[in-house]
Amino acid sequence: MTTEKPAVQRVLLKLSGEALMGDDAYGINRETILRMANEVAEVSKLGVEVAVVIGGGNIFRGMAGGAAGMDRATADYMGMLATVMNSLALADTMNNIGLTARVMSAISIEQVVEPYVRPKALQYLEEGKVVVFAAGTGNPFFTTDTAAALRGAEIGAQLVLKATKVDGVYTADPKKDPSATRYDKLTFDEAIAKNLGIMDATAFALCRDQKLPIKVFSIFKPGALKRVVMGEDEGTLVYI
Ligand SMILES: Nc1ncnc2c1ncn2[C@@H]1O[C@H](COP(=O)(O)OP(=O)(O)OP(=O)(O)O)[C@@H](O)[C@H]1O
Ligand SMILES: O=c1ccn([C@@H]2O[C@H](COP(=O)(O)O)[C@@H](O)[C@H]2O)c(=O)[nH]1
Repeated sequence: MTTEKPAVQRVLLKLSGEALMGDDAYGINRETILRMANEVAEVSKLGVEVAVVIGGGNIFRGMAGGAAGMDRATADYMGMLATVMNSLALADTMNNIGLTARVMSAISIEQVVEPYVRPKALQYLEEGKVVVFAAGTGNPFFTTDTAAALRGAEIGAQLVLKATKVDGVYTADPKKDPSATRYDKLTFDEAIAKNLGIMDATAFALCRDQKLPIKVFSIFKPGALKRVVMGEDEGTLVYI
């Protein structure tokens, strides 16, 4: 019999869209998405209620479309649709491995997925289903990090978990500055004042105002998600 007891009861997990590519040039790598689904299953089986927001960087990023001469809002809607595709793929993979996952979209595409309705999302979570929030906030000029902060606050999550390509928050982008060092923890005010690019300032500010802490950790490290929900030392905590 296991005596393991999670440190949190309900979490909002933000999964990197870009990481979904695995070693491929773009799109969804089968092995990678299966590994992500299995990690979620592991914590769901511990009784933790899990809601997920997945990015769209493996398919489309609005900034890039904007930079290439597209109307920014149009490019952002394309980015939101990319997150719908990733959400459908993730939920399908989860359902295949025995979880029950539901996708809810912030933009209306009812033939494809049900719309986001907060009480329904809460009901699913209470029933032990994994809820995947698709299409970000439903508004251009935002990101899925902000969607994670927003939905996390709405569902009363105790923690936002940002599973990303680096193992925490650094003094500078570690992919560009090899001398950057990792924080064990830092406050929202520090993260915003130092303009640390791991998340956008809107997401940080929303979490700060709602007193919703964020854990940043590596999506590539096996077992890291479970370690975080068990309250073990992993990644970086951003707190008020
Ligand atoms: N101070 C910093 N500490 C850590 N990473 C940073 C920092 N500044 C910038 N980064 C970069 O931010 C990236 C993660 O943020 P980003 O939102 O782009 O990715 P993601 O959330 O993993 O992807 P997606 O948007 O596709 O979901 C890291 O891969 C890292 O290179
Ligand atoms: O609320 C939102 C969320 C996302 N977008 C657009 O989608 C892409 C992909 O999301 P990432 O967070 O970068 O993975 C993003 O670049 C935006 O173009 C949005 O407009 N609104």
